[in-house]
Amino acid sequence: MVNIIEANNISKNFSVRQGMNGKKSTITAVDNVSFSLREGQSVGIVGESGSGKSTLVDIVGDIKSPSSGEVLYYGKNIRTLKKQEYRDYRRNIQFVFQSPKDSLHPYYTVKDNLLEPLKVFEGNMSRRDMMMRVRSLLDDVQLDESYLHQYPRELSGGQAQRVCIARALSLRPKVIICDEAVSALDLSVQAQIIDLLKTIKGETNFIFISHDIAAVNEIADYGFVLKDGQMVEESDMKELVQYPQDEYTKALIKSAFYFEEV
Ligand SMILES: Nc1ncnc2c1ncn2[C@@H]1O[C@H](COP(=O)(O)OP(=O)(O)OP(=O)(O)O)[C@@H](O)[C@H]1O
Repeated sequence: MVNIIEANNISKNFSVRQGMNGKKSTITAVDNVSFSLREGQSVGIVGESGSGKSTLVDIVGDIKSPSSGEVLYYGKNIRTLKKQEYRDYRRNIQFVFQSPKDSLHPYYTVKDNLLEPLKVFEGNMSRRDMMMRVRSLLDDVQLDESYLHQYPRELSGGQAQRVCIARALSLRPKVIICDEAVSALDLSVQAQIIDLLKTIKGETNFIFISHDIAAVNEIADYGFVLKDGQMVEESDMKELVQYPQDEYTKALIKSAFYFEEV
Protein backbone atom coordinates (compact mmCIF):
# COMPACT_ATOMS: atom_id res chain seq x y z
CA MET A 1 0.00 0.00 0.00
CA VAL A 2 1.19 3.48 -0.89
CA ASN A 3 1.93 5.99 1.86
CA ILE A 4 0.19 9.31 1.29
CA ILE A 5 1.98 10.90 4.23
CA GLU A 6 5.10 9.92 6.12
CA ALA A 7 6.13 12.02 9.07
CA ASN A 8 9.68 11.08 9.98
CA ASN A 9 11.27 11.91 13.35
CA ILE A 10 9.31 15.11 13.81
CA SER A 11 10.31 17.37 16.68
CA LYS A 12 9.11 20.87 17.45
CA ASN A 13 10.53 23.20 20.08
CA PHE A 14 8.99 26.48 21.11
CA SER A 15 10.81 29.25 22.87
CA VAL A 16 8.67 30.58 25.73
CA ARG A 17 9.06 33.11 28.54
CA GLN A 18 8.12 31.70 31.91
CA GLY A 19 7.76 32.85 35.49
CA MET A 20 7.78 36.30 37.07
CA ASN A 21 11.11 37.29 35.54
CA GLY A 22 10.04 36.13 32.07
CA LYS A 23 13.11 33.92 31.69
CA LYS A 24 13.38 32.31 28.29
CA SER A 25 13.12 28.56 28.08
CA THR A 26 12.43 25.96 25.45
CA ILE A 27 9.56 23.51 25.47
CA THR A 28 9.46 20.46 23.27
CA ALA A 29 5.88 20.20 21.98
CA VAL A 30 6.62 17.21 19.72
CA ASP A 31 9.52 14.91 20.45
CA ASN A 32 10.81 12.66 17.67
CA VAL A 33 7.46 11.32 16.46
CA SER A 34 7.11 9.24 13.29
CA PHE A 35 3.98 7.90 11.65
CA SER A 36 2.55 7.24 8.24
CA LEU A 37 -0.86 7.35 6.60
CA ARG A 38 -1.51 4.77 3.90
CA GLU A 39 -4.07 4.99 1.14
CA GLY A 40 -7.36 3.54 2.36
CA GLN A 41 -6.45 4.07 6.00
CA SER A 42 -7.49 6.54 8.69
CA VAL A 43 -5.16 7.30 11.56
CA GLY A 44 -6.12 8.52 15.02
CA ILE A 45 -4.03 10.58 17.42
CA VAL A 46 -5.07 10.61 21.07
CA GLY A 47 -3.69 12.59 23.97
CA GLU A 48 -4.59 15.12 26.61
CA SER A 49 -4.64 18.84 25.99
CA GLY A 50 -1.08 20.05 25.45
CA SER A 51 0.29 16.67 24.40
CA GLY A 52 1.36 18.01 21.00
CA LYS A 53 -1.42 16.71 18.72
CA SER A 54 -2.22 20.00 16.97
CA THR A 55 1.44 20.92 16.57
CA LEU A 56 2.13 17.55 14.94
CA VAL A 57 -0.73 17.75 12.43
CA ASP A 58 0.00 21.41 11.71
CA ILE A 59 3.48 20.25 10.68
CA VAL A 60 1.97 17.50 8.51
CA GLY A 61 -0.19 20.15 6.77
CA ASP A 62 2.75 22.61 6.55
CA ILE A 63 1.00 25.17 8.73
CA LYS A 64 4.01 24.98 11.06
CA SER A 65 7.55 23.90 10.25
CA PRO A 66 9.33 21.25 12.33
CA SER A 67 12.49 21.98 14.33
CA SER A 68 13.77 18.70 12.94
CA GLY A 69 12.42 15.82 10.92
CA GLU A 70 10.68 15.71 7.56
CA VAL A 71 7.23 15.23 6.05
CA LEU A 72 6.93 13.20 2.86
CA TYR A 73 3.95 13.41 0.52
CA TYR A 74 3.82 10.34 -1.71
CA GLY A 75 7.47 9.72 -0.87
CA LYS A 76 8.74 13.24 -1.59
CA ASN A 77 9.92 15.65 1.07
CA ILE A 78 7.40 18.53 0.98
CA ARG A 79 10.30 21.01 1.04
CA THR A 80 11.53 19.68 -2.29
CA LEU A 81 8.15 19.71 -4.09
CA LYS A 82 7.95 21.76 -7.27
CA LYS A 83 5.36 24.56 -7.38
CA GLN A 84 2.63 22.43 -9.00
CA GLU A 85 3.40 19.43 -6.76
CA TYR A 86 3.20 21.64 -3.68
CA ARG A 87 -0.17 23.02 -4.82
CA ASP A 88 -1.37 19.46 -5.32
CA TYR A 89 -0.19 18.54 -1.80
CA ARG A 90 -1.93 21.57 -0.24
CA ARG A 91 -5.25 20.91 -1.94
CA ASN A 92 -5.10 17.28 -0.88
CA ILE A 93 -4.59 17.98 2.82
CA GLN A 94 -7.65 19.73 4.24
CA PHE A 95 -8.43 20.60 7.86
CA VAL A 96 -11.58 20.60 9.97
CA PHE A 97 -11.02 22.45 13.25
CA GLN A 98 -12.66 22.57 16.65
CA SER A 99 -14.60 25.85 16.31
CA PRO A 100 -16.64 25.60 13.13
CA LYS A 101 -18.01 29.14 13.23
CA ASP A 102 -14.53 30.64 13.57
CA SER A 103 -13.33 28.52 10.63
CA LEU A 104 -15.92 29.88 8.20
CA HIS A 105 -15.76 33.31 6.61
CA PRO A 106 -18.28 35.27 8.73
CA TYR A 107 -19.38 37.64 5.95
CA TYR A 108 -19.83 34.90 3.34
CA THR A 109 -22.98 32.85 2.98
CA VAL A 110 -22.70 29.06 3.13
CA LYS A 111 -22.74 29.07 -0.67
CA ASP A 112 -19.81 31.49 -0.90
CA ASN A 113 -17.87 29.65 1.81
CA LEU A 114 -18.22 26.48 -0.26
CA LEU A 115 -17.41 28.20 -3.57
CA GLU A 116 -14.20 29.77 -2.25
CA PRO A 117 -11.88 26.72 -2.44
CA LEU A 118 -13.31 25.82 -5.86
CA LYS A 119 -12.52 29.31 -7.18
CA VAL A 120 -8.97 29.08 -5.84
CA PHE A 121 -8.15 25.54 -6.96
CA GLU A 122 -10.57 24.79 -9.79
CA GLY A 123 -10.17 27.92 -11.89
CA ASN A 124 -11.23 26.14 -15.08
CA MET A 125 -14.52 24.89 -13.68
CA SER A 126 -17.63 26.66 -15.00
CA ARG A 127 -19.82 28.54 -12.54
CA ARG A 128 -22.62 26.06 -13.28
CA ASP A 129 -20.41 23.06 -12.42
CA MET A 130 -19.22 24.80 -9.26
CA MET A 131 -22.83 25.28 -8.13
CA MET A 132 -23.60 21.64 -8.92
CA ARG A 133 -20.63 20.61 -6.77
CA VAL A 134 -21.77 22.92 -3.94
CA ARG A 135 -25.28 21.42 -4.01
CA SER A 136 -23.95 17.87 -3.98
CA LEU A 137 -21.59 18.73 -1.09
CA LEU A 138 -24.51 20.05 0.96
CA ASP A 139 -26.33 16.85 0.20
CA ASP A 140 -23.27 14.82 1.30
CA VAL A 141 -23.35 16.51 4.70
CA GLN A 142 -27.13 16.15 4.93
CA LEU A 143 -28.06 19.84 4.76
CA ASP A 144 -30.79 20.98 2.41
CA GLU A 145 -30.47 23.81 -0.09
CA SER A 146 -32.18 26.34 2.16
CA TYR A 147 -28.82 26.64 3.99
CA LEU A 148 -27.08 28.04 0.90
CA HIS A 149 -28.04 31.62 1.70
CA GLN A 150 -27.47 31.51 5.44
CA TYR A 151 -24.51 33.09 7.20
CA PRO A 152 -22.33 31.17 9.68
CA ARG A 153 -23.77 33.13 12.64
CA GLU A 154 -27.24 31.80 11.76
CA LEU A 155 -26.15 28.15 12.03
CA SER A 156 -25.95 25.86 15.03
CA GLY A 157 -22.52 24.45 15.94
CA GLY A 158 -23.41 21.11 14.37
CA GLN A 159 -24.73 22.70 11.16
CA ALA A 160 -21.62 24.91 10.92
CA GLN A 161 -19.38 21.86 11.36
CA ARG A 162 -21.27 20.12 8.54
CA VAL A 163 -20.51 23.12 6.33
CA CYS A 164 -16.82 22.94 7.33
CA ILE A 165 -16.78 19.24 6.44
CA ALA A 166 -18.45 20.03 3.09
CA ARG A 167 -15.84 22.71 2.45
CA ALA A 168 -13.01 20.31 3.33
CA LEU A 169 -14.54 17.75 0.96
CA SER A 170 -15.03 20.25 -1.88
CA LEU A 171 -11.63 19.60 -3.46
CA ARG A 172 -11.97 15.83 -3.01
CA PRO A 173 -8.81 15.74 -0.91
CA LYS A 174 -6.79 12.63 -0.16
CA VAL A 175 -6.65 13.56 3.52
CA ILE A 176 -8.88 15.43 5.94
CA ILE A 177 -7.26 16.30 9.24
CA CYS A 178 -9.92 16.61 11.95
CA ASP A 179 -8.38 18.51 14.86
CA GLU A 180 -10.77 18.07 17.80
CA ALA A 181 -13.54 18.44 15.21
CA VAL A 182 -16.30 17.14 17.48
CA SER A 183 -15.04 18.26 20.89
CA ALA A 184 -16.94 21.54 21.08
CA LEU A 185 -20.30 20.00 20.14
CA ASP A 186 -23.06 18.61 22.33
CA LEU A 187 -22.82 14.85 22.82
CA SER A 188 -25.78 14.06 20.57
CA VAL A 189 -24.41 16.34 17.82
CA GLN A 190 -20.96 14.74 18.26
CA ALA A 191 -22.54 11.39 17.50
CA GLN A 192 -24.24 12.77 14.38
CA ILE A 193 -21.00 14.30 13.07
CA ILE A 194 -19.08 11.08 13.76
CA ASP A 195 -21.76 9.16 11.84
CA LEU A 196 -21.37 11.64 8.98
CA LEU A 197 -17.57 11.22 8.97
CA LYS A 198 -18.05 7.44 8.82
CA THR A 199 -20.24 7.80 5.73
CA ILE A 200 -17.53 9.78 3.90
CA LYS A 201 -14.66 7.56 5.06
CA GLY A 202 -14.61 5.80 1.69
CA GLU A 203 -13.97 9.11 -0.11
CA THR A 204 -10.98 10.33 1.89
CA ASN A 205 -8.47 9.34 4.57
CA PHE A 206 -8.77 10.92 7.98
CA ILE A 207 -6.17 11.94 10.47
CA PHE A 208 -8.55 12.25 13.40
CA ILE A 209 -7.25 13.80 16.58
CA SER A 210 -9.02 14.03 19.89
CA HIS A 211 -8.44 13.85 23.63
CA ASP A 212 -11.37 11.37 23.59
CA ILE A 213 -10.15 7.90 22.65
CA ALA A 214 -13.76 6.68 22.25
CA ALA A 215 -14.33 9.22 19.44
CA VAL A 216 -11.02 8.30 17.79
CA ASN A 217 -11.97 4.63 17.99
CA GLU A 218 -15.07 5.35 15.89
CA ILE A 219 -13.06 6.69 12.95
CA ALA A 220 -9.48 5.43 13.01
CA ASP A 221 -8.14 2.09 11.78
CA TYR A 222 -4.74 2.71 13.31
CA GLY A 223 -3.94 4.94 16.25
CA PHE A 224 -1.28 6.28 18.49
CA VAL A 225 -1.10 8.02 21.82
CA LEU A 226 0.86 11.19 22.51
CA LYS A 227 2.00 12.23 25.96
CA ASP A 228 4.16 15.30 26.51
CA GLY A 229 5.03 15.30 22.82
CA GLN A 230 6.16 11.68 22.75
CA MET A 231 4.46 8.69 21.20
CA VAL A 232 3.85 6.27 24.07
CA GLU A 233 1.97 3.58 22.17
CA GLU A 234 0.77 2.77 18.65
CA SER A 235 -1.27 -0.04 17.23
CA ASP A 236 -4.28 -1.14 15.25
CA MET A 237 -7.02 1.05 16.78
CA LYS A 238 -9.26 -1.77 18.01
CA GLU A 239 -6.27 -3.44 19.69
CA LEU A 240 -5.20 -0.15 21.23
CA VAL A 241 -8.57 0.16 22.91
CA GLN A 242 -8.97 -3.51 23.84
CA TYR A 243 -5.41 -4.34 24.86
CA PRO A 244 -3.67 -1.12 25.88
CA GLN A 245 -0.12 -1.66 27.07
CA ASP A 246 0.81 1.72 28.46
CA GLU A 247 -0.58 3.02 31.78
CA TYR A 248 -1.36 6.39 30.22
CA THR A 249 -3.40 4.76 27.44
CA LYS A 250 -5.25 2.71 30.06
CA ALA A 251 -6.12 5.93 31.94
CA LEU A 252 -7.41 7.59 28.74
CA ILE A 253 -9.59 4.56 28.06
CA LYS A 254 -10.90 4.46 31.60
CA SER A 255 -11.98 8.11 31.48
CA ALA A 256 -13.46 7.83 27.96
CA PHE A 257 -15.51 4.71 28.51
CA TYR A 258 -16.38 5.40 32.16
CA PHE A 259 -19.96 6.46 31.43
CA GLU A 260 -20.60 3.60 29.06
CA GLU A 261 -19.71 0.97 31.67
CA VAL A 262 -22.56 1.83 34.01
N1 LIG B 1 3.10 28.88 19.25
C1 LIG B 1 3.44 28.32 20.41
N2 LIG B 1 4.32 28.92 21.24
C2 LIG B 1 4.68 28.34 22.41
N3 LIG B 1 4.21 27.15 22.85
C3 LIG B 1 3.32 26.51 22.07
C4 LIG B 1 2.88 27.07 20.82
N4 LIG B 1 1.99 26.20 20.26
C5 LIG B 1 1.87 25.16 21.12
N5 LIG B 1 2.67 25.36 22.21
C6 LIG B 1 2.84 24.44 23.34
O1 LIG B 1 3.13 23.16 22.80
C7 LIG B 1 2.51 22.14 23.57
C8 LIG B 1 1.64 21.29 22.67
O2 LIG B 1 0.54 22.07 22.21
P1 LIG B 1 -0.55 21.50 21.18
O3 LIG B 1 -1.53 22.59 20.92
O4 LIG B 1 0.16 20.89 20.04
O5 LIG B 1 -1.23 20.35 22.05
P2 LIG B 1 -2.61 19.61 21.83
O6 LIG B 1 -2.39 18.21 22.25
O7 LIG B 1 -3.08 19.85 20.45
O8 LIG B 1 -3.54 20.35 22.87
P3 LIG B 1 -4.99 21.00 22.64
O9 LIG B 1 -5.91 19.86 22.34
O10 LIG B 1 -5.28 21.70 23.93
O11 LIG B 1 -4.82 21.96 21.48
C9 LIG B 1 1.73 22.84 24.67
O12 LIG B 1 2.53 22.86 25.83
C10 LIG B 1 1.56 24.25 24.14
O13 LIG B 1 1.47 25.18 25.19
